[in-house]
Amino acid sequence: MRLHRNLVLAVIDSLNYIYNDGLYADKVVEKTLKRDSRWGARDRAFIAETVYDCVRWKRLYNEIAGTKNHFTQENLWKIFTVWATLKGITLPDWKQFEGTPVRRLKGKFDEFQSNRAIRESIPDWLDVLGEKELGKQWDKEIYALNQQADVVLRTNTLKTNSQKLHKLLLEEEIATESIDGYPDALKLTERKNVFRTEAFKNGFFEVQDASSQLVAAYLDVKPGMRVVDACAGAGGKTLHLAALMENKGQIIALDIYANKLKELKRRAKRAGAHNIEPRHIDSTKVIKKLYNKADRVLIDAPCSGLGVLKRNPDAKWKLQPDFIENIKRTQAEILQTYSKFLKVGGKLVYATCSILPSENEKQVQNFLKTHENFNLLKEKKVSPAKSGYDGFYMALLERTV
Ligand SMILES: C[S@@+](CC[C@H](N)C(=O)[O-])C[C@H]1O[C@@H](n2cnc3c(N)ncnc32)[C@H](O)[C@@H]1O
Repeated sequence: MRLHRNLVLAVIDSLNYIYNDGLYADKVVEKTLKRDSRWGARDRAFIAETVYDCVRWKRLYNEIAGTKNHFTQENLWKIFTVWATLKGITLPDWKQFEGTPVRRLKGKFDEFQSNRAIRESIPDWLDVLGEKELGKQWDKEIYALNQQADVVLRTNTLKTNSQKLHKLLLEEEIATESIDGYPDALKLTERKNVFRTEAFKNGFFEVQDASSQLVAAYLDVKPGMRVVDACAGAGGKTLHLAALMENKGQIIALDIYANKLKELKRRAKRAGAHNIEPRHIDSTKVIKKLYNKADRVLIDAPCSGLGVLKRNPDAKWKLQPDFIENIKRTQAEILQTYSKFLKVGGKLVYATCSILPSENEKQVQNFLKTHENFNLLKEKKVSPAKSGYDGFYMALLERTV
């Protein structure tokens, strides 16, 4: 691979925004890619993938480069040099690469393989927590969470089916394949920008990881039911519920952030989902009105997001132990309160995109201890290491009395 100066400069600028100003990697990459309309698909892929690599492997590269977490312009070049060296790229004779100790950098990489926190490029506290919660399995999970995520689509069955969508996308030069065990999923065989396709604009699919596609299906919804999606956000699962319910019945989509629900409305329009009613939780009245009213409740709870590090590698550096402790309290409260939405005989799914038992099965076990009128029907832990997709947890509960 030959390095092009303007593309490398775009990478260095992006890293400066992410490492030094704390901006989100996806937002920075999106903005950087708009900088030069002459860049082709390969140039854009180079910028996006290199920036994501440098975010994913920030600690490892920082240790190899000896930059001591000081991300000056000169040190950002050193980080980039580590990336290029480990990729086996021949360095051009630019002044920033003068005197690069290629063999020493490779030697340091080998040296750090015995230290998991550095090798997997995570903070020490996270490595300790992961091992405490998952034991030996943590090794495999954190390795899997450092692999690049596949791009997976969920066919919008309100408008099409996966065979038709596969053909339509091929006409737009996007090749996909189906995934065993995930009926509506199509996986891209090569990374492409799917948001520009006519198929997307027409609402024929959403981008949604395969594991995430299991959640709405777990709730056992039927057309005509009244369903509360209690933490709907921008509606990834809400739209799936609408499709499973064939647009019949009612989905009340709640969230504490009005702007997320606004985005949900936009997406629902594109998807042709007509049975969704977004309600902003701006007072306890909104909540109390729904007690004993729902056939089904989905709690896609706020969580650490440790199951989706593949697609959000900068979360490694944004997450703090305090945040995880607080979010666990919120999860317990949410489960207590929103379970009251259920009618007798109704069912509830509690789900997270975390792999930590303390956010998952332990929350459900604690809830069941104080709620004798609920039964656990089944639960599923989706391991990134075993599935190859995001980490998720889901439990199906039933209100008996
Ligand atoms: C995991 S995200 C939901 C993702 C969404 N269901 C989807 O599939 O796209 C959790 C959501 O819970 C919301 N949330 C946080 N605290 C909440 C609360 N007390 N009540 C309701 N929603 C809450 C957050 O704003 C966030 O949108």
